Amino acid sequence: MASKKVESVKVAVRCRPMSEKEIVDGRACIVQVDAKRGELIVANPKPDTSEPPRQFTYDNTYGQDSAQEQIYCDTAYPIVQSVLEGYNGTIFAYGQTGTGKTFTMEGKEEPQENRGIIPRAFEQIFYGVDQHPQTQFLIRASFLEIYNEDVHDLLSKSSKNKLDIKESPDSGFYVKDLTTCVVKGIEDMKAVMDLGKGNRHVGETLMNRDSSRSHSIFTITIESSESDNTGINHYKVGKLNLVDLAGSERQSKTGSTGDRLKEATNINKSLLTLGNVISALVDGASTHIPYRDSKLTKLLQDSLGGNTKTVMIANIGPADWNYDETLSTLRYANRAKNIQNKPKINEDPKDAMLRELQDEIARLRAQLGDGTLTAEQLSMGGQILQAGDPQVVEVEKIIRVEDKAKIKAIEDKIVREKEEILLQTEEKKKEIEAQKDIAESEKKKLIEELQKEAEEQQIAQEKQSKLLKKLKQMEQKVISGAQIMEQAVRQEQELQKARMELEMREQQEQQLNQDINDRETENTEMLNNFNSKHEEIADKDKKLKKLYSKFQSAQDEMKDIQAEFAQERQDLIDTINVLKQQVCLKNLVLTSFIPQDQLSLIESFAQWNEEGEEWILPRLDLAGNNLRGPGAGKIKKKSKKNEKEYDGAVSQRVQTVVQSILQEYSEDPMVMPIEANPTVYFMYTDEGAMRADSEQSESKPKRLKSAKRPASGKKSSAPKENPQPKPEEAYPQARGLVSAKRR
Ligand SMILES: Nc1ncnc2c1ncn2[C@@H]1O[C@H](COP(=O)(O)OP(=O)(O)OP(=O)(O)O)[C@@H](O)[C@H]1O
Repeated sequence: MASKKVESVKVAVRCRPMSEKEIVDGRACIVQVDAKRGELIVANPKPDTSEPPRQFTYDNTYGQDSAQEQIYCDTAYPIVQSVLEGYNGTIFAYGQTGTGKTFTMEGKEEPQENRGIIPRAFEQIFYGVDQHPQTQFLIRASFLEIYNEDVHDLLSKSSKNKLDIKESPDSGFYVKDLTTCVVKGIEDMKAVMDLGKGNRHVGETLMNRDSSRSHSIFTITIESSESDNTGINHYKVGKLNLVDLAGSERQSKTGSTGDRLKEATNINKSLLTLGNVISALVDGASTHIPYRDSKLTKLLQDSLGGNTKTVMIANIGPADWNYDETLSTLRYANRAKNIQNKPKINEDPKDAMLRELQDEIARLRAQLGDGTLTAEQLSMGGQILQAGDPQVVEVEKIIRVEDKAKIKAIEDKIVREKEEILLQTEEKKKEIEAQKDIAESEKKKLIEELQKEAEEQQIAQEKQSKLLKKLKQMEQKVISGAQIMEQAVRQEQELQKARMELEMREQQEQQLNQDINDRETENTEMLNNFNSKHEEIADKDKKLKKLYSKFQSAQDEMKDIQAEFAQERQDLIDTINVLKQQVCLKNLVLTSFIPQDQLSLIESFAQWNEEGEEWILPRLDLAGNNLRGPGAGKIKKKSKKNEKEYDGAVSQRVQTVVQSILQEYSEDPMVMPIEANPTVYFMYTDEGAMRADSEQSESKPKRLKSAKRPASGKKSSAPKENPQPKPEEAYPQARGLVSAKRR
């Protein structure tokens, strides 16, 4: 039975050690961790403050000398185990840049004990697979990055491309066209991880990105099937999200423009939305949870308030200079503790890929049988099996194939049969040729028929070989425990150690619980033993003091939250101001270079795309200079002769394309009426706006007197007055821009 118990998001806080620089700079350590009690105390480093230290309690807390193994056993181990059982699980690291999120999630390869959650999860998964030799598994991995509110596929060669997030009624939000790799062992998983990290690095260098400003999500999907007593297969699908979030510190927008501003605003947007989602979830009164406000929260919807087992690891630094950010992270983590999820096992999902694969394998096996197909099957075999090929991206690798000997026998048989067909054909040919009582024309006809028959048989043989190849590929994707024995043996010892550690901790926990119970009993006894008013008063006084200190810390908390809101408000005002400046600049460019009537036309055609959160112009590829082909804007650099030739070619191409498009789309109301100005040509050169109309098209375009150099974004460089448009020009609103009528 699938569990539907409500369970809270588990929150662990980890404080990294002082960095070398912090030690050299003589920074004070302001964080104290009591791992046994899951407590953490932060002192205010401001010299003139009377504020008492802040105390927080979480499911787990880890100090500066905490071990990666310990953190894995406490936080990730139970989640990964659940994913193997068919639950969804999410582990995410949150915190300021440089506090150890990546160290916690990935760790270091050497020394071994510094390996983080991700490599340890790989080991646990394949160890888990090995423990179930009767179960078949299909394990897939995907890796994506959210940067600047754009989703990039880190396993794709074109990781620069942005992917769309779509919504399906069954599985919620998902990334369309995301690469998914089938993995069969730890080495495959590592290869996938390294490929993604490499692509992330390339993106960083090529596109001037900073990985601490992007969120990465590594997802492992584990499908398993087990047959019951009656031979019916039952499927389960567990999904593990391993999330390394962008640095949570406030992004400064001061002085940012263009891409950098967009980046700063979007990073805040994702994390702000994550915070808003958390707040809305824990605030009983909220009916709307703003998942749709950012890509990150769309993809993590199930992990926050959904059917997933979730662990948040908040990372902080110990030094005094991080005080504000540390408090902010701790408050964030405190709120997350109250999120309630309802994890459930995903049983027999409709879209289980493993089922499709197994069906396909069974079908291929039935087709191949013991290697012989009927003549009818042979003649149509290929076509039968083309349909329903599951969409799995394959990882190239060499792996063990089940039924190796059987498949080899079939392969040999196919080769043998091929040779026999050739031999028989030759023999029959000779027989026909030797027959003296048949006319030459008849002999020729018979030989032709014989050859045709032989060719058909060969085609059928080839189809059979293809079937065999396909069967091999299908079987390679499905793994069962026994196949990865070697790797498992290597890791068994280590996992054994981890399990022992876990058992030890469980014992410790039991001991602690026992202690608590004992103390509670003691307390009750003590209470019962109150025999004087004096003691009662003293006790009440103690309780009052306790309550008062709670009241004070609640007040402090309130002050902090108010200060945080004020800061966020100021941030938003800053963003609005910078965006306003950007809008003014864009308006200046638009009114200076796009004629008003064209601008209105474009605006009337523009449509807001909810999914992509951007304006789009339908069929933009059919409009304006796009029709003129590549290089249209580079005319200035060509010689007069080349220009003429180029113009002729372009004009001819434009006419052909325009005509064909007009014909094709004449009935379509969404197509921009490009025929209105098919020869309009806009130019802007290094020297400023250029006139290049029909009268001047033979000569080098000249800069308009009134045209200014382009505005660089600084207020001082914007043109101060409108140049006078020429009366004959169709674009009276455009400044510094004229149409060029070219034929
Ligand atoms: N618990 C730890 N023990 C030892 N070293 C640590 C620990 N945590 C972090 N470090 C070290 O601190 C540095 C910063 O850590 P890391 O890169 O993991 O931070 P981050 O939060 O992921 O930063 P970013 O947001 O920039 O990705 C690294 O050199 C890392 O090795």
